[in-house]
Amino acid sequence: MKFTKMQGAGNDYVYVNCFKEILPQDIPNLAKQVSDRHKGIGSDGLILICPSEKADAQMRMFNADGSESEMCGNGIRCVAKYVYDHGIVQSQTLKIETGAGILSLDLDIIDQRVSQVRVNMGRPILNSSEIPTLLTGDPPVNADLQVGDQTIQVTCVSMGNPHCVSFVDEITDYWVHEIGPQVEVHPMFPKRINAEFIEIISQNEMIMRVWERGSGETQACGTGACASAVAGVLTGRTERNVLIHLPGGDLRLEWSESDEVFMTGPAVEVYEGVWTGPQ
Ligand SMILES: N[C@H](CCC[C@H](N)C(=O)O)C(=O)O
Repeated sequence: MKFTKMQGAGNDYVYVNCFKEILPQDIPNLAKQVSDRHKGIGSDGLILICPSEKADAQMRMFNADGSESEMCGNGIRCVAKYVYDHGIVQSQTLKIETGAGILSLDLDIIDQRVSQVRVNMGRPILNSSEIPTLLTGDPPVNADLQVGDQTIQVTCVSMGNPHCVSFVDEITDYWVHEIGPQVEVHPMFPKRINAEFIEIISQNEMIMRVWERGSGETQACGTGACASAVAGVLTGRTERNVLIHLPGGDLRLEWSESDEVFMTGPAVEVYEGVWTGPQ
């Protein structure tokens, strides 16, 4: 099976062109195998680029643990880059079908290759039952969450996939590696959840690290950045336009007055290869 390794702000996935490749039946197991950074290709997960009857292409995204997610922000930018650079679609504006609906993207082209992508990520989902969370509030804003012997304050938002945002004075490994895994599987989140930790620099700038549902700490999380931008506004900490610094790079976010979230960031092709199966 041919694949392409791509990354957006360091959030790296194995991409398979399902316009051409035939996949094995058990895709969750394939995602686990290819994601293994010692016995596989090594990635945060697997992303399938498929034909669509409703859009230019369809994206299906699987985390490193094999679980399928509704949406992937860094992933959709790379899908757009792939379909343009590989001649599947020649337009600089694309529509991609996802588990969060059909999203529109604008491509920046340099030397006939996509460099940056601006995604209309759609409206944030703020109804607690749709996030989903058992915490009160539509959405929960600065809500108390009991994590072990700690009570932390969280703001929950969905971008089609669920996010739990905590604003902290300093983002340490304690937050990301101790608190993050407990938040991911907390009973207040029936579908598990991605856990973002934010340090505010100004009303227009944040630092973020993330413990992702199904993949652990990643270098960046596009939907998490969107959720954090929304949470910043909901908690009165930031304005609607923010620059977010993640370990793997920067993303520009805007939650517009028309209630749509726009994310701009990089998309990079690293290499192509052939997967011959688990060794
Ligand atoms: N782990 C996420 C999916 C990947 C999201 C992230 N990598 C992004 O760029 O949005 C979830 O299970 O909801």
